Amino acid sequence: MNAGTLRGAIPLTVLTGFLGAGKTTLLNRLLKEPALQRSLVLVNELGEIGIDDHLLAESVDGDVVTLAGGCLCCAVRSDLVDTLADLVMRRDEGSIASFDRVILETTGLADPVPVLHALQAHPLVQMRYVLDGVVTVVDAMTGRRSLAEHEEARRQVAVADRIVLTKTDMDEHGEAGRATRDGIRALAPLVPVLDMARDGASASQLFGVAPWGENVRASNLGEWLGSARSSEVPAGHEGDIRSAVLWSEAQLPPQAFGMFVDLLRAEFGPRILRLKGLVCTTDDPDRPVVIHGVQHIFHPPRRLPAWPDEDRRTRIVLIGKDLDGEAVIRLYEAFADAAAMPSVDPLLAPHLS
Ligand SMILES: Nc1nc2c(ncn2[C@@H]2O[C@H](COP(=O)(O)OP(=O)(O)OP(=O)(O)O)[C@@H](O)[C@H]2O)c(=O)[nH]1
Repeated sequence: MNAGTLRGAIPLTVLTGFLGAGKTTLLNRLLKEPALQRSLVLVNELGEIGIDDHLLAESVDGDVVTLAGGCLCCAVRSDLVDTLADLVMRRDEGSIASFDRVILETTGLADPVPVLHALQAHPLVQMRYVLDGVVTVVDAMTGRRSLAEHEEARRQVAVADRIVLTKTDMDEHGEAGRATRDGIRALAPLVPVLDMARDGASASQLFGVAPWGENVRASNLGEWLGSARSSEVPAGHEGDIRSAVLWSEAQLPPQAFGMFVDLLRAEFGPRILRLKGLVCTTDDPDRPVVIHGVQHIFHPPRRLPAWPDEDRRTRIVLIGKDLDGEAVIRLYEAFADAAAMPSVDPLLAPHLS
């Protein structure tokens, strides 16, 4: 979403998770919290009737809008962005109650990637909403199996900013939960995993995590990117979805950084489910540049006020389908190496590797 138009943008959280994982249960708990009193919930139900104005007006009064007629990731995608655009216009006019946050609950079979894509592609939606994050609910008891068997489940975990593990109260010996955590780690190595029974999964743990808000806190950034600070985080895979983490001490000149991002999009874009990173550039090493991409659509790079912690290395988390993370890491290193050679123009870097 456009970083230049964030003032007053409404945070939007995508709540996803496989069939029966516990999305609605979590949502109902969250909506009791005072912090979420002015939230608007969009629910995508399979097989319901489509939205009409009457339904929309009625539903908005109850703060829940049902998006219907198909799965959000395919049939309802245009309904979603049109609805979001319409809602914000009505909010501005005062014809519906004001809301200061949107929570979008997907169906269990939704692939969240096209949803994120659609949110970034619509001009008004891009201007008035800001993706606060993807919260993915995973059933501790059945999660391992769902991840092994269902691409949608893998993609839901792969793009998450926060994962909530449910039903650990049913996991007597902890074995199912451990196996599910292993599956999650392989896909989303840095993403915080909250155990609903133990950690609570409150609004403050799940919302306000994106680094593009107006009053971004340094601690948010670390959380957004992932809790682990070690460079020992292993790359992993589950099925054909792979994760890789790049850590580098090398700083990129701004020009080389721009070219790195362009090449990344062009070469690897279709295979990137999600990419998040902080990059150290030579012109302002104290203020990292945040990059965020869903497939080939990248959020305009934004310079942050500070690093989230004392570690100033570039770090990029990459999750993709059939994505060669090592190749991306080599690409970054090629730019960094070329930039470090005083006689070589960074523009030539791609031709050197
Ligand atoms: N024991 C236990 N049951 C849970 C927990 N979370 C959810 N459930 C139960 O799991 C079932 C499914 O929960 P929902 O919240 O409807 O799951 P959902 O992800 O919204 O389901 P769909 O919309 O059908 O995909 C319900 O019977 C819940 O009561 C949990 O942490 N522990």
